[in-house]
Amino acid sequence: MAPAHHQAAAATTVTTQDIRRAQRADGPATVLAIATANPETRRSQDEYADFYFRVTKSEHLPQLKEKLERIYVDKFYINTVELYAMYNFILESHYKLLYLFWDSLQSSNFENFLQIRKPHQGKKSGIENRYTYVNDEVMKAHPEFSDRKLPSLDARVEIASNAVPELAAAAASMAIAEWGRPATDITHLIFSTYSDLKAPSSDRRLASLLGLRHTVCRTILSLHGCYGGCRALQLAKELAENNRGARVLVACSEISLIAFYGPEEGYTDTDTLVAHALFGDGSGAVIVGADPVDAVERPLFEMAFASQTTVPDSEGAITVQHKKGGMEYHIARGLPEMLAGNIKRCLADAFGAIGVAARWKDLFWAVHPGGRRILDLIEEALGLDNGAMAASRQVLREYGNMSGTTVIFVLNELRRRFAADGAEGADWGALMAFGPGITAETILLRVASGLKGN
Ligand SMILES: CC(C)(COP(=O)(O)OP(=O)(O)OC[C@H]1O[C@@H](n2cnc3c(N)ncnc32)[C@H](O)[C@@H]1OP(=O)(O)O)[C@@H](O)C(=O)NCCC(=O)NCCSC(=O)/C=C/c1ccc(O)cc1
Repeated sequence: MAPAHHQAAAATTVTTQDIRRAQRADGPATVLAIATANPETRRSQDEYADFYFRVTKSEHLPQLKEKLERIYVDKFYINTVELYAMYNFILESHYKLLYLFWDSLQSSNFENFLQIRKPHQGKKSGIENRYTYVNDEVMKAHPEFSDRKLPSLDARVEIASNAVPELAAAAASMAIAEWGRPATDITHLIFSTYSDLKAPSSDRRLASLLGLRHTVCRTILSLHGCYGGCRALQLAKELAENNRGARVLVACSEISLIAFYGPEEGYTDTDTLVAHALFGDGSGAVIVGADPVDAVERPLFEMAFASQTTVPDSEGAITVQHKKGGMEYHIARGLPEMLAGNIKRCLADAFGAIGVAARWKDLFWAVHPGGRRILDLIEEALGLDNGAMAASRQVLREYGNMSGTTVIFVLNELRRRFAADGAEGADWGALMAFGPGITAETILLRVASGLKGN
């Protein structure tokens, strides 16, 4: 062992500034892989109200069922389109109509004939399908989930403690496979969920399921709701840029089981119906690291800057609370207007901080599709073309609002679109998500070389 005075001399030759400089990455944090997963049960919005009122034994509340359908069905649209189609159909070929009618009766195909009368549900919410952990089997095993006056939190938490990390593992293992390096090269794990309430939490379980190294630094984020995915990505950026060689796995996993229950009789504030009209289940995983290794890692998006804005006077606009019968939501009616009214300020906070003046029309957009009206109003407030939020709308249509996980689906959809057209179009973009607070998060992204090469 070296004498004490030699140790002291060695220590003075290296300053903490030197250590700090050596710790820092050279380049910006970069998205290196993205993957998503969903539970098996896929439910079309057309059948959701029937399913929901049946499994929660609420069929004696037809006025609430009608209200749920009103939230996501544009009846005026349905009627005019159908009437117009019928009118044309009859005009063009009333003989054909008669023949079809006769043929339908003969071949017991009458139901097909009636299809033209079926409502095109989902138009108003922008949602056509959702994936849900909750199905007939789950509700049969736990009839208490129907009625939030009954104590059911214990059972919900127990189920979620397995289902949430398992769903995350499905996405994360695909992200690791795409990344092309061993799972043991992951140095940090950030897990965001509102669905799991147990400790040790989903991050610990996910690390075991994936075989991550025992020194992986784990962080769990909870109750960030719809901005959880963006918060996790922002933290991943900090970790990747401040720890040379770090490779951060971001995992988000949500199953809305924690907040699945029937509507309350005489219940007037409709929060339950709005939540059940919009929310779906899914998981997403992203690997973030700086200074990609040539020929091994494929950089997809560079993360240039990240910011958070708290919207003034908005504390009560989105709230959640865990009760004995499950998690309760409140989503204020004016939320889309509130977000649209503050969107320019959030973007100015982000772009102003790096001294860049951006024209909104020149950017690509990865906005959390909290609901169709949110996307409509933001597009309008920023003067964007109708197609600017196409990736967000596509995810909303296919999966619904999966809370914090949804922006990862949107990022993946954007990546697909860029890969398909050789990354033509905007080079810079904004990823944005909103949640309780109201908290609005923004990450400025730039298309990276791995997408341009396609
Ligand atoms: C698809 C909607 C719901 C309806 O479309 P619309 O074009 O506005 O249609 P209408 O104006 O005809 O409204 C249809 C019905 O819905 C009702 N409605 C319309 N928003 C409402 C309303 N927030 N309340 C309660 N009734 C309403 C509205 O009053 C009306 O009822 P009625 O008059 O009886 O026909 C549309 O308003 C919309 O997209 N709204 C935005 C949805 C929204 O706020 N999304 C949630 C974002 S926040 C989030 O995602 C995070 C949640 C979270 C997750 C997990 C956490 O841990 C924490 C947080």
